[in-house]
Amino acid sequence: MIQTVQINGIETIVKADGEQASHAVADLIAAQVHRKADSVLGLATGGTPVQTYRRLIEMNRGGEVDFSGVTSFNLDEYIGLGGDHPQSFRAFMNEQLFDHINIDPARTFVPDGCAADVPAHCAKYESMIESAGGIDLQLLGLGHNGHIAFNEPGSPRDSRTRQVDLTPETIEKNARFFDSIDEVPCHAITMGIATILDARQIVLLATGAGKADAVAKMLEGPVDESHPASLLRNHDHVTVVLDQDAAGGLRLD
Ligand SMILES: N[C@@H]1[C@@H](O)[C@H](O)[C@@H](COP(=O)(O)O)O[C@@H]1O
Repeated sequence: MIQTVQINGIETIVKADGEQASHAVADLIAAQVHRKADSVLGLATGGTPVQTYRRLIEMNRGGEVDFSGVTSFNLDEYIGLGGDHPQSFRAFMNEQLFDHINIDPARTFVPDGCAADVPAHCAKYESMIESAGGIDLQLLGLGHNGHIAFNEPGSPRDSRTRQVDLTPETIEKNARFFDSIDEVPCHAITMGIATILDARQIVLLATGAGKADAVAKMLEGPVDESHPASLLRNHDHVTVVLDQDAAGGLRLD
């Protein structure tokens, strides 16, 4: 089953496995940068995008894509973790992507989890995105409970970059990146739903059977704040890229 289908207005690409899905997403990002050398990319952390980043590194080394003109904004960061903390999303991005491609580090932005004045920092992050011209392509993963970035169930559709509490489920899922669950911060700074929906194009990648239920609710369930990813159906240029396992809960009728 390898196909592209429209589900409730969302272009959904189903690939045979996670590697092919990840490469398809890398191709979409590279195509954006080819179209516009000074693209503004919105980037995501988590396990899901790692293979996509690996592929982009290969493409950059092979001369297939040039990031020298690109600006990037990451979705989120844990409150209390500075960029030098190994489990911070800034450290993740440096290790998984930025240190290996020809992007200008000064034009890679991640919220500062140690900002002294969090509301002021969040407002500034929003205005920096706007000053950069807005996000051309936003990459997203998908939480098991339907969260996007750290917009947990119940996040308002008009939310902007702000401090949020993480659910016990999200803390437990993300504990695998830490030595123990007690080290996982309970709060984060995240772009809001409205910030994400402002992007001109959105590409969501989900892989593995563990995401099948969240994918089915996103694409075929009600559009509702209780499943934040379903709110993407209010956007007119979203591409969802899945492997067969993540597509396993779709009716595809
Ligand atoms: N804030 C991140 C999200 O941006 C990510 O999409 C999601 C899924 O993570 P994973 O890709 O590891 O399944 O969880 C995290 O909490």
